[in-house]
Amino acid sequence: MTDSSSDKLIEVLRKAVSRTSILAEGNDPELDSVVRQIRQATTTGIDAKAILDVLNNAEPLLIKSDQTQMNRAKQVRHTLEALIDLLVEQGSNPVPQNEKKQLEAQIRSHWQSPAQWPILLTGFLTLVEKTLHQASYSSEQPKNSLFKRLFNRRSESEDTQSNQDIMLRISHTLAGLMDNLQLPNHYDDDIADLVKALQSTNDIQLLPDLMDEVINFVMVAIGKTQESLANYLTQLNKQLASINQTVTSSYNSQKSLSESREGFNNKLQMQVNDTSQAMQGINDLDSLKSLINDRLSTISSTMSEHRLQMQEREKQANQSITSLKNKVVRMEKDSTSLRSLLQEKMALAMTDSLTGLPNRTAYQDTALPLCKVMQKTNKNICLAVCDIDYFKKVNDTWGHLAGDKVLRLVPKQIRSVLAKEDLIFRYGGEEFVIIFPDTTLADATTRAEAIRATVERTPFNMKGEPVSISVSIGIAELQSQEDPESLFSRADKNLYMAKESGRNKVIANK
Ligand SMILES: Nc1nc2c(ncn2[C@@H]2O[C@H](COP(=O)(O)OP(=O)(O)OP(=O)(O)O)[C@@H](O)[C@H]2O)c(=O)[nH]1
Repeated sequence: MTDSSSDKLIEVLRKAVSRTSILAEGNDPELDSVVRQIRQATTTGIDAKAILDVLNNAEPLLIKSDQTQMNRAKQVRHTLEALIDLLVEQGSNPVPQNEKKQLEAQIRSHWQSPAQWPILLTGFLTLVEKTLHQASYSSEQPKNSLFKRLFNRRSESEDTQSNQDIMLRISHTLAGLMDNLQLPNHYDDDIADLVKALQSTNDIQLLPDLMDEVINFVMVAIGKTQESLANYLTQLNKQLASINQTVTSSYNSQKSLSESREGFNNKLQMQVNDTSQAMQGINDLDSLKSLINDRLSTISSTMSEHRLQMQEREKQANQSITSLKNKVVRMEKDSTSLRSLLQEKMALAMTDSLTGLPNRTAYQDTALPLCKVMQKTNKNICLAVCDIDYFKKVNDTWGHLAGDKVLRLVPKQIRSVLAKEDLIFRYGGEEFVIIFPDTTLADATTRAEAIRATVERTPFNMKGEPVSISVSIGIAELQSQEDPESLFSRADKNLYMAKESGRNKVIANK
């Protein structure tokens, strides 16, 4: 391997590894340490074939792991939402509204984060507990485990038929979640047992233990995602170790080449010395002629033997340089596709999958810099929070799919009246945030009023029937020195007032 090819290869590999490590870092401390080891390994040397193989293997693994995680996250979110709906439907105990809204907001914010799933499930259990024991709930109760509290404060009279019904439906919903967790095969029997237990019980006393089991399995499922990434990185690390070996052996073969050149020089020198010594004992011309012929042919055969050896080595070196060049080209391509995969992943993380709109993360990334620029350049900027009215009723009456359809159509209506500089985000659930850059409060209010009127006029078709949908909107204008959180909170308060004053309203103030 020549120095320049080696340098180039090391450079490309460094890039590829550092890009790959962006995907892996921050997932878990163990992975971070593997990534650090990989970086150390790349400082000493590389074998292109090995790294190419491992990068090729990595790509489908990363894509698959991403898709699996997204599907699982959606399933967890739908399960949690269905569980809350079931709790509301049981009717005999009112669900505490504040806690319910808080949990729904947590679900909307964290459903894509596996580490939060157990917390969300536990949050649901807390809601069940508060719903079923609202009357007897007291902060003086000993702070036993959540499940114990749920257990112990249950009185006979509470063991109502409706509790049993709701338990039955909760069990079925949880069983659906378990079916979709995609755990390793050796968990099959345990999962089957748990699903069976869930489906065959209508005893609310068993909910805490069963829920505990479900949370454990959710944790295992999260671990599995990390595990596949960790496997990939461990493999990459092994390959890099073997790469070091290859470079060392390439160095050794170079060393043997220079040793053989030195051997050739010595041999030649010895033959010349021999010849000159032999010549000293000769005094007739014919003997001298024959000695010289003899020695010349020995020297010439040594030289051609050496030339052949050198040609063979040169051929091998050329072949290995060509193959190395090809590998470098392929690795460059590979690292480009890895980079675009990373860009796709980042775009995906910023996009709401249902509506295709930028999501809450994108909003958070955009709001602060945009507000700062507007404040610096003394321009107005307004923010509107827009919420679909009685959206739960749409879901309840027409089903979640119809609800999803409304969620896709409403932003299209909103877009149709916005200026092209205006930005719209799906903030969560049925809530959208609109930013009006370089716009006065009066103009933003006019546009918001146009949004309200357009949505109100649009007949949404549900299973052949036209259904009216409306939105409520709260607007606020950014003050000098104000931060985006405070702007949002003022707009949100106006939204609350719009809802309180009957919905299908726009409320704006300074
Ligand atoms: N179909 C569907 N429903 C969703 C989605 N995200 C949130 N929801 C539902 O949206 C509903 C929001 O209900 P609420 O917060 O009670 O609000 P609302 O019924 O619109 O009532 P107001 O806002 O007070 O007018 C809940 O039932 C959620 O389950 C989604 O992505 N798809």
